[in-house]
Amino acid sequence: MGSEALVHVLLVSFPGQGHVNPLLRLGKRLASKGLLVTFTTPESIGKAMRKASNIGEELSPVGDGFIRFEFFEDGWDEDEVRRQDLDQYLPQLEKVGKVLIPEMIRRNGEQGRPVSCLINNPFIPWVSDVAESLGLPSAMLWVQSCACFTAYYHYYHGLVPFPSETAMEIDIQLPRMPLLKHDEVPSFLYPTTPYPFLRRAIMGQYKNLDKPFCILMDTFQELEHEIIEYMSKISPIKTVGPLFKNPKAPNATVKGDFMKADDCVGWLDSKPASSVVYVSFGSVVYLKQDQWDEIAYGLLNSGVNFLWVMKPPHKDSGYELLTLPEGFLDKAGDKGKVVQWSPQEQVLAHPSVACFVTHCGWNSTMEALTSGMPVVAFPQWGDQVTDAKYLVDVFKVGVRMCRGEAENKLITRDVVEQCLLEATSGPKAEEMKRNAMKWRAAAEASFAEGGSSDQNIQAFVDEVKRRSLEVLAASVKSAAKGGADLAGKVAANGVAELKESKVNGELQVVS
Ligand SMILES: O=c1cc(-c2ccc(O)cc2)oc2cc(O[C@@H]3O[C@H](CO)[C@@H](O)[C@H](O)[C@H]3O)cc(O)c12
Ligand SMILES: O=c1ccn([C@@H]2O[C@H](COP(=O)(O)OP(=O)(O)O)[C@@H](O)[C@H]2O)c(=O)[nH]1
Repeated sequence: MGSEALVHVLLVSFPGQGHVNPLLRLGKRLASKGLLVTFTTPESIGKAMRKASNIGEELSPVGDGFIRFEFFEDGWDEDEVRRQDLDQYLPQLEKVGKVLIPEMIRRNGEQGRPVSCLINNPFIPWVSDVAESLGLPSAMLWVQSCACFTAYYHYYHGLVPFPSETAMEIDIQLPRMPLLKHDEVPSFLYPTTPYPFLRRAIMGQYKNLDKPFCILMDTFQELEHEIIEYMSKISPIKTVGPLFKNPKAPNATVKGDFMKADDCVGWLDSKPASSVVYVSFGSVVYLKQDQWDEIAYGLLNSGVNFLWVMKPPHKDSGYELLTLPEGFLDKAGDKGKVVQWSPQEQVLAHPSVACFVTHCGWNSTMEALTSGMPVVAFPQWGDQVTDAKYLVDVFKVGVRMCRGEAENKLITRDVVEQCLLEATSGPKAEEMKRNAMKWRAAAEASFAEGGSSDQNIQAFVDEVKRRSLEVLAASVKSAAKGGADLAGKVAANGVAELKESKVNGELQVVS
């Protein structure tokens, strides 16, 4: 079957690594079930993705379908520093995207690929407005836990008291969730957050929450059973995680890394089983120099093997380049390896790795659970502090090393060493590993054919296909009426496409 006859969905991503990864993984899942998927994000990131990853101009086959990329200009010069300031960048993306995404949709229609559905991730909620204005269905991929989704929901609607200027240190009880201490709710909700623009971005998504017909989530039934059941009654959520495995197309090479991963698998191969601690704080968290030094000495003093990701800061971020203590690499010798960016999925799946010191971003959390990997939780802000609570107290796969950036506490080398030892040897380490392996099995069952997430993806694909017929039927009607609006133009091209498909006998549509 050619790609022309497939139902086409357009994925629009916020240009952050922790957002591109899950949306692209979703794209591969949808493609593997027979859809044509176009992935788009601003060209500033497109450029980095093309350079670092296996992305070309052409269509890539994935399972029964295809994935392709188109990027859009955000209207700013290549070296514009304001991209690092989301307070300015998010409105700019909205202004430009509201013009360029409809143009992209129209162009695709003209080229015989009418778009049937738009899918976005958080921070760019205006994508659902674009869909609505063109008469297209839309969905949103939530890229954090269902617990965090619930916390933001209750905050947005004022359903329970949250920490406030006058009562900062209150505990928060949300339905079907463990009691959260004040510093365990997503930290963007603290009145004192240094990132109020991220709170505004997320609240913007909640303001638009009635527009997507479906909210997809990178989590799975068995992991967050009760809260998923509760929120399903309120919002049209469908769990489709863990997205990072694709059973139908395990060898699909399309990846969305912004930086080329350094080679470290050969080094891991040379180490004994369960002997290496993997340390990474994701793509945006940047620690202070004194904290970095304490971690360095903690690693050395504990005597463990370690693989440590030390990514360079963005040149316009305002962060000073971190350095390692003098003589650190010599002292570590062959016990340690420091890289700028790792192939994290492969690292977490490697038998030499014993545990993962993580900032608890949701992608890292899902990847660890799905790989059966115990963690040492080092959350900083946002959903990370809530994820850390779940990893340690609910999923029981982690040791807590800190409570978050808001505590403003230096974690000393002794504490680092003690946590590393606790997570790598002794009864606690064994128990965490057993629990992690249970989550791995549950995750695998959920994405295997017929599992909860697989069923939800299939139901979503079926629904998109069903709605695509409605979109075409509606557009045939409005084209017949001579409607010259944008949706009409898209539709008119859809009709041409439709006839072709009919000839092929691959799509049957009533007009
Ligand atoms: O590209 C990003 C840029 C920024 C940012 C930009 C400028 C600032 O002064 C502060 C933050 O925040 C981000 C936060 C993000 O949240 C990350 O998003 C994941 C999925 O929501 C979570 O699970 C992680 O915990 C969380 O770090 C992701 C980004 O790409 C970005
Ligand atoms: O050295 C690294 C560090 C991170 N990642 C990937 O980058 C994403 C980070 O997302 P997460 O939600 O964990 O954190 P964020 O970067 O958004 O804070 C995850 O998919 C990781 O697998 C990676 O491939 N190599």
